Amino acid sequence: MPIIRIPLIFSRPSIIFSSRTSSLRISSRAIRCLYPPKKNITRLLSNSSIAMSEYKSIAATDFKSDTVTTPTATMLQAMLTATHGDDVYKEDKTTNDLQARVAEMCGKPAALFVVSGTMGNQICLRAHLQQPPHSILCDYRAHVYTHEAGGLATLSQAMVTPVHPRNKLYLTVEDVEDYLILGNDIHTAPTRVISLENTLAGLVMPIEEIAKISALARRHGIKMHLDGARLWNAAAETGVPLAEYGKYFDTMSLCISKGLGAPVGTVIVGEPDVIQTANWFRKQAGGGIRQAGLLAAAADVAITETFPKLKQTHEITKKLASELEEMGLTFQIPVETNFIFLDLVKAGIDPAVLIEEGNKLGITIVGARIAIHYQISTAAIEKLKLAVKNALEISKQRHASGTNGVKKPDGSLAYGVYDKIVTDH
Ligand SMILES: Cc1ncc(COP(=O)(O)O)c(C=O)c1O
Ligand SMILES: C[C@@H](O)[C@H](N)C(=O)O
Repeated sequence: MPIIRIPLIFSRPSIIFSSRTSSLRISSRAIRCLYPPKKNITRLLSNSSIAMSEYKSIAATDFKSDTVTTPTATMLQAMLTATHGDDVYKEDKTTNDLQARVAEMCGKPAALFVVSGTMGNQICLRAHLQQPPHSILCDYRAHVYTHEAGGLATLSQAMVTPVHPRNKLYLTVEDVEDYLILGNDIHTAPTRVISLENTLAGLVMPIEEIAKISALARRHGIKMHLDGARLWNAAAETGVPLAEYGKYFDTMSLCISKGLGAPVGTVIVGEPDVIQTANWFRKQAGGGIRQAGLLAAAADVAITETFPKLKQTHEITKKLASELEEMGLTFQIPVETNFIFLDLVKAGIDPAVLIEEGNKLGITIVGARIAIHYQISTAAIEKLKLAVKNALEISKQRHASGTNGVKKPDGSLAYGVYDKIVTDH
């Protein structure tokens, strides 16, 4: 297996990367020319090596979210050879190349690399809006509405129309049509953007429904935005290309820092004018990035390396779900990609017990939502099943003695914040 030797400043190799042992050695000589020789830094880094395997183990046992995935050795290696242009002036080749790649994948003419999915969504939505009063229609569980710190109210001064899908899974064109605010009645805040999310809580939104909603929006001159934090998962699961989804949206925001495993980053895509406006709001929010190439390089590797692995992640998730079903568990919503939402109420499991049983086994569970990602180890999955088994046992014993969980006035069991609403977050 090759050992990559990178001369940093001198002709002698200063940074040595071994893909055989997945380790990175930075010679103290190289460090000394980069950092003032401080006793603790030199000692610490004199023979520094980042043992990627230990570092990777952090994510291997963490079912909290797919946002916990950690950079791989190849991502770190790519960062070492990224260009160092100033992205505020659009001078960074690595960043520009990543943007062009994702724009082309999505069938859009322009793209912008941003530091988070929240920023991607909020600046896209703001860029579509002009003068209030205006509103955004979305699913009541949408991340842009439930988990982006009220950005629609502050950045966009927008009202939100949160819609409950009749099928309890995804919005249909009938759901949307019933709640669109049209016309210029001075009592209202007309709908200016329909914001969809795919996947949402791991559920895939059928492209046929997206097409109908898009046609409805276009008939009324309403913009379409997609929170595509996990559009990669939807594409991997359905085989529908990203560019096919792109036909139905004015903007899309795709996270590379979730299931794909990049350390940082989201790419938004759309027409040049709206991306330019979004770039303006990115700068206004302090999101202009100087040497973005370091992050873009890792993101580029993540797309190449991990996008092809997502389907396997979904198969692992569905296998786990069927094994949990055999144990008597049921789910709040179907398991379609990389999330399992346990119905703890039906199982009579107090989430605090499940979390505790996970901790005892050295895995991180945060409640009813179980997130699977490509860095989860098979050992951790076995431990998860054991934690659920133990929690079931304990909860049955507690039920028998009438001490299980905190009862609500209606006698049902109280649950933690992670179980209150079914969300993708
Ligand atoms: C569907 C969805 N959209 C957007 C985001 C926001 O991404 P970030 O956490 O990078 O701001 C998340 C969560 O990470 C998410 O689950
Ligand atoms: C916490 C939330 O913002 C994130 N989307 C998650 O899935 O974990």
